[in-house]
Amino acid sequence: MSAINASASSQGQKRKREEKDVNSKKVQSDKPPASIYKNLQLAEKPVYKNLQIAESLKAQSKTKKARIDRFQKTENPKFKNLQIAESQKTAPQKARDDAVQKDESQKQDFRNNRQHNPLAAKQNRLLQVRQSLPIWPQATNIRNALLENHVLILAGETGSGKSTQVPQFLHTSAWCTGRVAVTQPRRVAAVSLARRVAEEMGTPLGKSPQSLVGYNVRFDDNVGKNNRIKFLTEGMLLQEMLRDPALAEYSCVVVDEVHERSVNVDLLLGFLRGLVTGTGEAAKKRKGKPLKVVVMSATADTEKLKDFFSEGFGQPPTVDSIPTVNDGEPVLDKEETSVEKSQESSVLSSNKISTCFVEGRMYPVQTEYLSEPTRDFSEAALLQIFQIHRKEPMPGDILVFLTGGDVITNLQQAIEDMIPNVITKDSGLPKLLVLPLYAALSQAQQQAIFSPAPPNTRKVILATNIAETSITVPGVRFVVDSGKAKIKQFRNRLGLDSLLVKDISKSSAIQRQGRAGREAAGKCFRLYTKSNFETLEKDTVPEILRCDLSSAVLTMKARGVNDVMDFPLLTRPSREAMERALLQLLQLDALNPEDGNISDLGRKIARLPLTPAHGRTIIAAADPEMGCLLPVIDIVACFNSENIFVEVKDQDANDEAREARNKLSCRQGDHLTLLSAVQAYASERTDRKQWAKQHLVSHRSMQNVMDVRKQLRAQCQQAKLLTKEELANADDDNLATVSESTGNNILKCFLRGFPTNVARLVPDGSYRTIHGHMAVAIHPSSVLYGRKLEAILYNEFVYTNRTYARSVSAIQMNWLEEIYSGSS
Ligand SMILES: Nc1ncnc2c1ncn2[C@@H]1O[C@H](COP(=O)(O)OP(=O)(O)OP(=O)(O)O)[C@@H](O)[C@H]1O
Repeated sequence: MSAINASASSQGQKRKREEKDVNSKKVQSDKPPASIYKNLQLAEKPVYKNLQIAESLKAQSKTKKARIDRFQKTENPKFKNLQIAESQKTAPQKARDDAVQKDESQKQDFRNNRQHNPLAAKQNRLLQVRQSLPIWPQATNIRNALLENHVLILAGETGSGKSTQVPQFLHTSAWCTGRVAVTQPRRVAAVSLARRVAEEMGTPLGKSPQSLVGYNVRFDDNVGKNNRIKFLTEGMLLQEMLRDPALAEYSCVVVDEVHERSVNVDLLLGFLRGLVTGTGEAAKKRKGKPLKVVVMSATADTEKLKDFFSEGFGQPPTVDSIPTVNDGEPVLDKEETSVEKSQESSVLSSNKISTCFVEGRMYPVQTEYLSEPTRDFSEAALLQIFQIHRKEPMPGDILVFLTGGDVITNLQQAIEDMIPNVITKDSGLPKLLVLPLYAALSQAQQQAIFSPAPPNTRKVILATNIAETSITVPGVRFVVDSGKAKIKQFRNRLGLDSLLVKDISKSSAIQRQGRAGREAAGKCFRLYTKSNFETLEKDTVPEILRCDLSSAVLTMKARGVNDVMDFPLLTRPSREAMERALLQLLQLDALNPEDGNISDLGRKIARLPLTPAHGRTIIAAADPEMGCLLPVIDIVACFNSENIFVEVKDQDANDEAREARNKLSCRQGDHLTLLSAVQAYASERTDRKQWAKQHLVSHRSMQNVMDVRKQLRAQCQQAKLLTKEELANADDDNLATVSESTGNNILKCFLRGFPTNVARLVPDGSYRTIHGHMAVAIHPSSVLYGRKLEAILYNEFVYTNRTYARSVSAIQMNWLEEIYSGSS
């Protein structure tokens, strides 16, 4: 109830704001269309405002001249009278008439432009939505906060407008001569926000010269040279720091959804603290050009963040808070320039940190709980979806939060099986369209959720927590929250990360609820009881405390941090965990054993968008002695996508599956089986979809694998691991057979990347890991299931009723000696 009341009061505030905004809307809508500013990026920022004015005047005088020319051509008698009248006017009268005419022609220009330029028309429509967002009246405060300070910590309710508006408020500030980077924890959010902000700014998205907004996510770089705002994942910004540790192309970095506390966000905050406080070598490379940092979230621990940055400035916290209520409009660019210019020097000398809280969300969300706990959240979700479909009006799409790809696929099947029984002709119910959303899907598949449903159809999106933050899925009014998520957890004894299904935190539950109520009032159905909710942890444990740190340590080392124990981190992992990561990197030859600094090989690994283990595998395969880079890329692409083999439960289909699978399977194990499937699919020229169906392979996953493969090949070429000629000769028709020796080399390369992922057969007929001596069985999905082999190499562990090794291949123990004797 209290959430609803809070929202209702914010509705009142919203109405007041709307009334207040009427005038500003007029001002804004009469501005020249965005197309006029297309060369904006070429000009220096302070010139921007003059440029706008100059451009609009130029446009007006051109129109006026064209009109007079037209009159002259048609010898319109009115024109002659006009000429006479013009010459007889007094100077002030003439100036007034000129002004009226200018205004008229400007309005006409704008109307014409709007008709011919759908981007400008949409921009104009969206302006009204923007002006009604709770954050809109805070624009001036937010801008001013960063005039004086280096850091702004901004908290605001979900849907208040942080992600879409803050970058737009900032990029026109006088200090903002470079770009604004906005980081997101996930690709799907980075891409969809970039698209939305481009629409709001009335420009195309990405590489077009007119585009002001782009994005850069793993395996997809869509950034144009004139972009002012760039959305990117935290991982991609860290990658950019390899090339440019000073982040010289940016004037501002907005770190969004900081509460998620991924390892990458923690590392990023550490590096950004160094840059804003001017400590370290990288900061000097900015040559005095200021960098502003905005840290945003709906649910972050702002006190902790403040202390973290204050400590970086080497002084006790000096915090200026921005009041939550503000009666100012966003300052116009022209006015702002002069204010900013006069204060620029104090900006550079000030070390203060500002905080801002934006109150109010767009629409209320009513939350409902189960009266009793459920044992099976998938079953409960199924019932809830159909209940919403029967009872709740259209339009109203449903977003369901589940744990992973497997659960989503099963629930999708269950819904589709139930549809013919529930949605009959007599029922009069609309159709249902089920769409999955999880990390391993390709970008195109992920973005499909944003397309509107066909007429008389309700969309049901089955998602993991990748839809939890930042995104607005148009049409969604109902959220169903299972209360569970797969969470990465490091297993000490195994020395490996694994994904475990766990309860979410309160903070996650609030984020999930926040996906409803973005375009209209919404409802959130929590598939747990109210008292369950009360027992949830406040926040999710930061990833840095629960995962393998080898990637993180390599990230630091590659960016010049030699003493990783001393690196500023919001939460410090245990010394033991750091040491374990250092040891692992030493085993991969990523560090020099003499001084622990990064080695040349380590630098190469760090440039690849992969884990150190997969990176090391790729480097080993590029060694001419091994000569198997292309096939290794294919297998790594599979490990970086969802399972390519369709899981079939039905017994008959299992036989069929086995038969089809047998055609592809290799006796050495799953790595080479994946390879043969990828290569057979790639060499299929007639109908890949049909081929996939016949072989019980997922066409969707394979498309994704092809995508990742292409990107990895390009990246290897960039890293000079692969020549242009080798790539040109990589004809899929010639790849179909892999000799035994090439097969062995491929497995040796994986062994180089995963030297501890090995188990050997012991006398009692079971397998024991060489690291930790743990009992492990080959997973039933493996082509080696039930086989007794000297030793096995595996890609990962899964836990069900026992510990299984998944993606397994047969190896010889003497290969390990070969590897440790220093080859490849
Ligand atoms: N793709 C979109 N389609 C329709 N409306 C959108 C879209 N993106 C944003 N909006 C509108 O803009 C509002 C603000 O979105 P924004 O992502 O900026 O909020 P936020 O404060 O960052 O939210 P969160 O903390 O949940 O990420 C949304 O509530 C919605 O009304």
